[in-house]
Amino acid sequence: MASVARVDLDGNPIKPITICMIGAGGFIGSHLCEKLMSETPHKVLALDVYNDKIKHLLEPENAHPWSDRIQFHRLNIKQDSRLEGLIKMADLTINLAAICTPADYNTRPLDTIYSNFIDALPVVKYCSENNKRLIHFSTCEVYGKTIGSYLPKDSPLRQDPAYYVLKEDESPCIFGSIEKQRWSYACAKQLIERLIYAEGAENGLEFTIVRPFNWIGPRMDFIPGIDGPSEGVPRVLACFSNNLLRREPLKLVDGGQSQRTFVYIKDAIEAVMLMIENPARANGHIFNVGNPNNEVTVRQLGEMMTEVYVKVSGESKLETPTIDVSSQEFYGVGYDDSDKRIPDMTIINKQLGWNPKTSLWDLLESTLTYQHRTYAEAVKKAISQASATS
Ligand SMILES: NC(=O)c1ccc[n+]([C@@H]2O[C@H](COP(=O)([O-])OP(=O)(O)OC[C@H]3O[C@@H](n4cnc5c(N)ncnc54)[C@H](O)[C@@H]3O)[C@@H](O)[C@H]2O)c1
Ligand SMILES: O=c1ccn([C@@H]2O[C@H](COP(=O)(O)OP(=O)(O)O[C@H]3OC[C@@H](O)[C@H](O)[C@H]3O)[C@@H](O)[C@H]2O)c(=O)[nH]1
Repeated sequence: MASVARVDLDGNPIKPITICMIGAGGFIGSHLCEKLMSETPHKVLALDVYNDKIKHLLEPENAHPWSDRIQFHRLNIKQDSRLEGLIKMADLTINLAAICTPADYNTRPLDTIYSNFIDALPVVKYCSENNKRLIHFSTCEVYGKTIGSYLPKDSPLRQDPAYYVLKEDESPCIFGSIEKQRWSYACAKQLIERLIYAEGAENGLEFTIVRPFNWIGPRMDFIPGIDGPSEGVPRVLACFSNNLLRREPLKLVDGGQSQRTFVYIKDAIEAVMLMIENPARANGHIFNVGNPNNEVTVRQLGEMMTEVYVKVSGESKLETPTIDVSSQEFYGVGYDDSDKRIPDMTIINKQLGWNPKTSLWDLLESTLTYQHRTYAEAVKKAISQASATS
């Protein structure tokens, strides 16, 4: 590590702190731990039920210079009396723990609501009671659908950013009806945001709320049948990666017309680092973290991933690279979708001076290179074993 004193955005030296990171073994947590270990002097108490994605940081045989700065605690925050003690030991708590795959929202709505609201409650309470700072991970899904989606299809106002750009301090949260259980996740996240905000207003909790807009990169979710359940449905990056690895057509839900903006995990982690190290600028704020320049329809995402995969794997393109499936067939009853997600970047720009850098093509190239290197052999083996036994 460089011996030059590290300073915050206001030029003040950054003091080493201890961070209690809940959900540290997941996709975002693994990247955040990596960054904190390799580039800062901070300590991490890493809490999760799994640690496969951070094993490389924990193994003593690798003799990392940071081995005394990261400690893994295998625990489920639903039922573990150690939670409060760990929060008390830290200066800052970051809560990433959640069920956050859309395939679960309408099929396991109770687990989804408990995970995103009930299980997060003690974390907020312990932070508030012990005067500890909290960075809580919410989601861009709290915006739900855009105002524009309710306008007539041919309305010119649909092109007006006032009807679709999502602003932390102005945009409403627009969800579907209760039968559309897809919104169980967004609604639970919204309520925990409101609770945290109220703890700030009434009890002085120092908090920051993060709303990630489709962060993607290596280690996101799992490849079904390889490092996750064969019948499992991960988020779109892993679904499409799985299809590409297996040489199957990519499934476009309801024709792949929904739009998303994707941001590279490494860019997004820079934003989180700024929040961690600039509390005076981050406290009391809700931040969109996304890349408004990387907007595509899901169909375009599928086409681009297909092109990039051909390039990085050297394999040919399928004759039929995509197929359409109905959302009911793919996700079951009660699915609904966000139509479009453009994050407004004013607040994060003003408070933290953060901007994303990586283009969609570049982030897909590094991510699919990783997917190919990590999974191609295992997938081939699984396919040949399956055909031998059938
Ligand atoms: N990746 C994104 O683009 C994205 C977008 C919006 C919101 N988010 C939010 O960011 C957070 C992290 O997302 P991620 O993509 O890293 O997901 P992830 O599923 O990879 O990570 C979540 C981690 O939390 C752990 N966890 C869940 N319940 C737990 C419990 N009861 N006790 C202990 N650990 C538990 C899981 O084991 C997992 O390792 C979530 O709150 C999610 O809602 C992520
Ligand atoms: O195989 C697939 C998978 C997904 N999709 C579509 O791709 C789009 C994106 O799907 P994702 O699985 O990434 O999930 P979403 O973007 O809808 O929600 C995500 O966004 C914010 C986070 O809080 C969550 O991690 C998740 O809810 C959706 O329109 C979905 O219907 C496909 O067309 N085919």
